Amino acid sequence: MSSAVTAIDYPVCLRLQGKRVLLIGAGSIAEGRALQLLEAGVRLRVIAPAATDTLRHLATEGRLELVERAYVPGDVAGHAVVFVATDDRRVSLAVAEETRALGIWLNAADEPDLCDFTLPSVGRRGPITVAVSTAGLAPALARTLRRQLVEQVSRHHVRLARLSGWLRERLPRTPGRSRVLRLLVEDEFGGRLARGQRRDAWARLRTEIETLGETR
Ligand SMILES: C[C@@]1(CC(=O)O)c2cc3[nH]c(cc4nc(cc5[nH]c(cc(n2)[C@H]1CCC(=O)O)[C@@](C)(CC(=O)O)[C@@H]5CCC(=O)O)C(CC(=O)O)=C4CCC(=O)O)c(CCC(=O)O)c3CC(=O)O
Ligand SMILES: NC(=O)C1=CN([C@@H]2O[C@H](COP(=O)(O)OP(=O)(O)OC[C@H]3O[C@@H](n4cnc5c(N)ncnc54)[C@H](O)[C@@H]3O)[C@@H](O)[C@H]2O)C=CC1
Repeated sequence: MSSAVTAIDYPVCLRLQGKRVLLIGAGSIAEGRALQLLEAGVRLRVIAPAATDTLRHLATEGRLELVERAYVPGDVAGHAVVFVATDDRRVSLAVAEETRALGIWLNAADEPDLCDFTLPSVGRRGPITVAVSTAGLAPALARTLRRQLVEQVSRHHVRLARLSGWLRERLPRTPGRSRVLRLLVEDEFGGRLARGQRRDAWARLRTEIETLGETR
């Protein structure tokens, strides 16, 4: 494929909780998609003539709706986003025609050129997400890099993230707020805490917070 592409991909973190999501295909790739989508709290409908045992099981548990037949035009309507992962390229082409007509976003596992968005390799540590994309060039490399990067995220980082979230809900929105929150994750506090200098770290943070006035 010639590289007529000039634009780069724009990364986002979608909040899909409660949204209607359609997944066409129910094989091994679709199963991986479904598990991640359920973790994100979507209302999932899966359409395919044959499904993996896991997907069937999830359907009997009521975690998703399984429609056991081939895709037909009209299936896409009413969904926020659509994923297609079948072993038949023609299905992806037909689904893409429909999503485009309706302005609904599509991920096609077999056809990067049809994708409105692609999926990065994802690793998580608590609230922290590491995602690596290679712009469709090397998904296996994305996975290798993601594994390496997620190793860099320690329990200390997870604690800092949670503490930051807690403070952000409570600190007044004064000009010094950002300074305190930056200090929290930088060496002044975060570094001391990581080195076991708890007392020092907290004293430093408390002094900074006091300069902000009363917290809520
Ligand atoms: C464009 C994209 C569209 C999309 O799916 O969104 C796409 C497309 C395709 N992947 C293919 C193959 C493989 N995909 C993987 C693995 C992953 N693929 C994922 C994403 C993406 N794959 C998007 C771009 C991501 C990016 O930019 O980096 C990951 C990261 C995320 C996920 O899927 O959740 C997940 C790793 C998850 C993890 O474990 O961390 C492996 C490795 C393996 O399986 O061991 C192989 C075999 C090696 C190889 O072929 O390179 C094929 C050919 C299929 C065929 O030949 O039949 C196509 C179609 C094509 O390129 O034409
Ligand atoms: N993006 C990625 O990371 C990767 C993508 N792929 C691609 O993903 C696709 C799916 O792979 P697998 O899950 O391994 O295939 P699979 O053979 O396990 O499953 C195919 C599924 O598609 C369903 N299907 C077939 N025709 C259909 C139709 N007309 N309507 C609805 N559902 C239909 C089947 O019933 C089955 O559930 C392949 O095209 C493969 O090239 C493969 C590896 C990685």
